[in-house]
Amino acid sequence: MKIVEPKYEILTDISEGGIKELQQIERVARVCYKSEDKITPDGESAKKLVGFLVKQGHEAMLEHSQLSVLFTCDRGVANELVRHRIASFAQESTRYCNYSKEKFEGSITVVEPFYIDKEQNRLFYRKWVESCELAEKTYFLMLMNGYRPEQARCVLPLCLKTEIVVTANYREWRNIFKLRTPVAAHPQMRELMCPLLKELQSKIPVVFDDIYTYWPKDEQTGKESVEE
Ligand SMILES: NC(=O)C1=CN([C@@H]2O[C@H](COP(=O)(O)OP(=O)(O)OC[C@H]3O[C@@H](n4cnc5c(N)ncnc54)[C@H](OP(=O)(O)O)[C@@H]3O)[C@@H](O)[C@H]2O)C=CC1
Ligand SMILES: Nc1nc(=O)c2c([nH]1)NC[C@@H]1CN(c3ccc(C(=O)N[C@@H](CCC(=O)O)C(=O)O)cc3)CN21
Ligand SMILES: O=c1ccn([C@H]2C[C@H](O)[C@@H](COP(=O)(O)O)O2)c(=O)[nH]1
Repeated sequence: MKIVEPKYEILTDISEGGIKELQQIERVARVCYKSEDKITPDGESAKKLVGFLVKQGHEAMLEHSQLSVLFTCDRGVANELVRHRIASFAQESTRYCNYSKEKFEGSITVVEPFYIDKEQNRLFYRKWVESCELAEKTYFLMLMNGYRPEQARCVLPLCLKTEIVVTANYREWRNIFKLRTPVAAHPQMRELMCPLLKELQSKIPVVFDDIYTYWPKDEQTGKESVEE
């Protein structure tokens, strides 16, 4: 059995300073007011206009964009991600993947819950590992006895690793971040979404700047923090 940490990868190329992405939105938005003459090639006019649109709540213009992110997370987190209806998804399948095959090195992969501290909570960490190992053993036993992967999967845990690509426009990503970064969201959802938000804020100006979170000041995790 393999134990991994969750992670994300931004699949969409983002231009230097995020300027091309903003200019695309600017080009579209300026059609409304026929203000194309105000476009400056350095991207400054785009930053200003997109900043204005976000501030005023005219988010329809942000829909003229696309961003794909590949998440490696557990099945519980993935089940929450797929509730976002304006996004598109592609997900690793427990029906079509047979984890006993060589491609998977004959083992299942689970995502480590960061809140069970390996050192300070050894007992529960060991119990978590043992229960995953039992699930894996039963899964392989079922496969060996003629059950198909789509049937044997019934014993696999929610912490089973999955990969899921989420593609959405910036407006929907803003909605996702607003729902998935606050303290009320699931800690393992925040573990991915807070650093992703932070990275996007550093790569694409203006679009996500007004969304902030206090992570991990709520003591859910000891990792990096994001502030207002
Ligand atoms: N239980 C919990 O604690 C939490 C649950 N969730 C779940 O995650 C899911 C995703 O969140 P959600 O904000 O809905 O995001 P979505 O990404 O699915 O939708 C974004 C927005 O698009 C609009 N929209 C989407 N589909 C429709 C439709 N069929 N008809 C009309 N308008 C639509 C709504 O806008 P508008 O609001 O302007 O109408 C909605 O807020 C929800 O189902 C929610 O229950 C999310 C966070 C926490
Ligand atoms: N309810 C609502 N009201 C709006 O005004 C509005 C929406 N929704 N949805 C999105 C559109 C797009 N909008 C805008 C607003 C300004 C410019 C714009 O080009 N502004 C120029 C100045 C224009 C001029 O030459 O006077 C700028 O450089 O800021 C473009 C699109 C406003 N929009
Ligand atoms: O924070 C949440 C809580 C629930 N959901 C959605 C995801 C599922 O469709 C159901 C139940 O999910 P649980 O994670 O088992 O609570 O409700 C969500 O999207 N976000």
